[in-house]
Amino acid sequence: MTAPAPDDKWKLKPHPSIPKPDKPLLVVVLDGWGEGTHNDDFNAIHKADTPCMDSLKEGAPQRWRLLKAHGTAVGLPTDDDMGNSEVGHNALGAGQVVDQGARLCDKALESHRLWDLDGWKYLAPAAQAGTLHLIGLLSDGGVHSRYDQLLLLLTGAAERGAERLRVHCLTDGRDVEDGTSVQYMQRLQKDLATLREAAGVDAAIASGGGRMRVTMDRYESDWKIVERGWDAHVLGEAPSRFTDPVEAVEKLREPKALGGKPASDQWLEPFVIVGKDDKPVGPIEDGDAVVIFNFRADRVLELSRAFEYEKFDKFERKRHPKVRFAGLMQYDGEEKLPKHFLVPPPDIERTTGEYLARGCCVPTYACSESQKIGHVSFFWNGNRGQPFNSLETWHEVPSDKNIPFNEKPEMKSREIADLGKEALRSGKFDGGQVRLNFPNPDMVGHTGDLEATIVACTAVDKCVKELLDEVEAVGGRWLVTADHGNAEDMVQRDKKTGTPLREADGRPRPLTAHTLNPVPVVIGGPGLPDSVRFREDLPNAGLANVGPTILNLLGYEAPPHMVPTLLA
Ligand SMILES: O=C(O)[C@H](O)COP(=O)(O)O
Ligand SMILES: [Mn+2]
Ligand SMILES: [Mn+2]
Repeated sequence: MTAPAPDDKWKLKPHPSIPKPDKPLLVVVLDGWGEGTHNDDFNAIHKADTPCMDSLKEGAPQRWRLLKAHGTAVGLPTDDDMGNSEVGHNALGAGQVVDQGARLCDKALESHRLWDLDGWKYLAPAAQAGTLHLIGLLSDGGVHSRYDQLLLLLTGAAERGAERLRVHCLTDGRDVEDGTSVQYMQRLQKDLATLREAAGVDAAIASGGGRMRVTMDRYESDWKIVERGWDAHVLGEAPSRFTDPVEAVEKLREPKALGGKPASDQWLEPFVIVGKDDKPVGPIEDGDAVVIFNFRADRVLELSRAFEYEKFDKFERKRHPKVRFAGLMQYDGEEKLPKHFLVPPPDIERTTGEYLARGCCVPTYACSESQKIGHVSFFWNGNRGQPFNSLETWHEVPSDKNIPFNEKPEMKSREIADLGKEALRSGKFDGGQVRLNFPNPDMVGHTGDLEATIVACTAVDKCVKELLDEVEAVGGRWLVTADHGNAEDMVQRDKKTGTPLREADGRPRPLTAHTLNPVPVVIGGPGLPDSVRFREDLPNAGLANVGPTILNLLGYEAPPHMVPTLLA
C-alpha cells in the first residue's frame, strides 16, 4: 500500500533543537501506575520488585517528574474525581484538556438543557406511551456513570410525561468499595418510592448483575457478558429471580461456602426482578424507550450495537424489540453510535495522532491486550474507532476471558513486550511511535488482591526494562508514563490520617478503585540529545502535557492549540 501523501493542513514545524529521529520513539503507558503517598505494605508498587522504574526515578532527575492525572487536570468535574483510562488516554493523545462526559452531562442536567435537545425529543414519545428503561452502572464512581445523574434523569423524565420507568442496574464494587451494591440498591429503592409518591409514576428496578459478568464488556473481550445482560434486561430471563432487588444483591453476594468470602459486586450473576405473579416487572418491549445512563463509551458500545443494529451476529438476541434507543452520550462519533443521544460527547479534535498520521506521515504501532487495546487507539485518538490512515497499526493481543485477573497477574504482558521489541527492531516504525499499554497494575489492582498486584507490577517492570534495552540497542528514544493511579494504594484509608481501615476481624479493607495520586513520566534513550530535559516552570502539569512532548521527541513543534510541552 503506498504511503499517504502529507496533508498540508496537518503539517508541523520541525523542532528547533530536537532532530527528527531515524529510529522509533517507544511510548509505554503503565495502566494504573500511580506515585503513592504511603510507601507501606499496601503500596503494591513499593512492595514489588521494580529495579527498572526505580532506576529511572533515581537516574535522571531532570528527565523524571510527576503529572496530575485526576480531576480538572483531565477534564473531570472536580478535583475530588479520580482519574481513569478514558480521560487519561484522551488527554495523553490529544495534548489538550477537554470537558469530559461527566462534566458535560452535569452541565446539561443542571441547566435542564438536556430536555430541549434532539435526543430527549426523540425518546419522549416512546417514554410517554410505553416504558422508559434506564440501563447503566449503579454507583457514585464517576468513571462510567454517577448516581445523582441517574436520579436527575428519572425525575426529569417523570416530570416530562414518562409514567412507567424501569431501571436495569449493573453493580460496581470496582470504582467504589466492594459490597456497596447493597447500599446503592437500598438508596435507589428509596428514591424510586419517593418518585412514585411524588410524581405518581410506576417506577421500579427490573434487572441487574455484576458489571464484569453482565453487560459491561469492552473491546469485544467477551460478548457472553453482553448476552447475559441482554437476556436479563431485555428478555427478562436470568438464572436468579427475586421480588426484591436488595434481597437480590444480598443473596447473590452470599459466600458460596460456609466461612467463604462474599461474592464481589463486580461479578454478581445476572438477576431479574419479578412481581407476585412471578412475571418479570420490566422486560423491554416494542414501543418502549431505552437509554443507557453511562457517559463513558468503552463498556457500553457492545450493548449499544445490540440495540441499534438490525444486522447483528454476536449472540442470539432471540427478540430484538423495536424501541427508541439512545445513549446518555454518543459513544462512537465515527460509527455514529448510538444515532440518538441525550448529551453531545466531548469534541476532541486535532490530536497528536492526526498530525503524525496526516501531516508528518510517520508510522505508529499501538498494541495492548483486549482489555486495554482501545485505550491506546480509540481513546488516544480522541474517541475514534478507526486509524487515521494506513500509517497507524493497531495490534490486539487477546486477553484471557472471564477470569478475575488476580488469577493470572502477568496477563499478556510478556506477549505485549515481545511484540513491542519486534516493532522496535523491525524498522517499520523508524521515525515514528511504538505505543504500548500494560494493563496489569490497573486490571489486577481492581481485584483488590494485594499480593497479585505486587506480582503484576514486578512483571511489568521487567517488561519495561527489556523494552528500554531494545531501544538502547536500536538507538531510539523512549517515554514511559501512566494514565492514573491504582496499584500504589490497595487499601482503604482514614481520609485524615491515612491509616489503613480494617474489617471487624482485622482484615484490611481492600481498595479496588483508582486513586487521585499523580503519575510518573520519564524520558530517555540514546537517540535523545543530551540537552533534552524537563522544564521546571510547570509544577501543575498533567497528562495532556505529554501530547506535545511526544511531538517534540519525534522532532516536531507542537501546534499552538495544545497545552505546553514538558521539555525545557
Ligand atoms: O472500566 C473499568 O475497568 C474501570 O471502571 C475503570 O478502569 P479504567 O479507566 O482503567 O479502564
Ligand atoms: Mn487505566
Ligand atoms: Mn481501571
